[in-house]
Amino acid sequence: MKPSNKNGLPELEPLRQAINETDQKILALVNERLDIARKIGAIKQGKGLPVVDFSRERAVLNKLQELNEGPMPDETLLLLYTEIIAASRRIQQPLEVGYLGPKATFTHMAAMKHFGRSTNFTPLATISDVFEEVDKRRRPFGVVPVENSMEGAVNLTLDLFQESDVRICGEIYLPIRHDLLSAEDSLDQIMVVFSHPQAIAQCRKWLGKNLPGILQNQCSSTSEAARMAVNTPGGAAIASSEAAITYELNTLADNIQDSTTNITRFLVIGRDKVQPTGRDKTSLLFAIPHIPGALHSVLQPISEEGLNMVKLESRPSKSASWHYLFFVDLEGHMKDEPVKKVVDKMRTLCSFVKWLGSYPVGDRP
Ligand SMILES: C=C(O[C@@H]1C=C(C(=O)O)C=C[C@H]1O)C(=O)O
Repeated sequence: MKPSNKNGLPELEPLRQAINETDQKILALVNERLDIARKIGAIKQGKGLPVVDFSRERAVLNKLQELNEGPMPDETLLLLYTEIIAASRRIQQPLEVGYLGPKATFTHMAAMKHFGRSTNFTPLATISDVFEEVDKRRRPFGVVPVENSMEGAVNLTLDLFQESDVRICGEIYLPIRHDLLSAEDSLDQIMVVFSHPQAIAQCRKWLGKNLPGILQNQCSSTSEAARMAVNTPGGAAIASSEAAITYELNTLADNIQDSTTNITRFLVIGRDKVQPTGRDKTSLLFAIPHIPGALHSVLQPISEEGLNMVKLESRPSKSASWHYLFFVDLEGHMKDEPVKKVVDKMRTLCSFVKWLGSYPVGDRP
């Protein structure tokens, strides 16, 4: 008699056997990779070099994407390899990353997307706390939100760069998708909806259609809303899919935001410089003298060098009323000749120029 598996489909047997053998090879290879990473770690430690090298990580991911002929989608490749790289760092030294908490916020999700889950994440109460932890060398990296495609800049993050000496070493784009979570099983049991005011505003149409007239209760974060939903009979929260897992809530509806183009950009802050990857961005902060045409003359070298300016934002200066600071993002790395030239020129024209960092361009959803 032919061997049969639990489904009684004998033709699956050889294929399942082939999968078992493939898995054993994958397992052996991943462990081999970790052993190599451990050796690299020992050399880096001997030379006093940091464990994390974002430029090298990017090169590894780019090479694999280039080699990938499918059927594995690039998105899956990135997810798998982000975890393999996280494990390759962890075997050298556990990595400590602080983020704007609480747990299961979108900043937490962005941090996990970038660093992989095999990283030690600590939720911190405020954006200032994240900057301070990195500034005071209590943690090598932090993750903070910097702008949202619908709401604009996160001013506090921009302002903190005026005072802090942290360096930007990465950017993360995350689509903001809201779910309706509850300890109840169905929508008709819901009597109150909790969430952050911005999340409630972003789901206004869905709420009007599906939960008209229901009490809305504002919370300090979407995670706090999830916590309220756990403890309130008839309560539901608008929160992330991660919050459903963390707070063990049912997802009564997913993707309930009115716009499908709501994306938040986050920054990874640290203290080390990131080497060029070939697709980088440089962030600068500058102040200009109060004379006619000053901003124009500062920006002119950017176009003269053929550089792409991908962002320009102004903020009031903390030290003088009615004076402004400008944040500019350019395509390219500080080590690229055109960027260096532009910055040198800016230094002659501005009252102050601060290099906030050069880092790999993040993958846009
Ligand atoms: C293994 C290394 O350490 C870390 C892990 C990497 C990886 O898993 O490929 C790459 C760079 C470092 O962040 C290395 O420096 O090569």
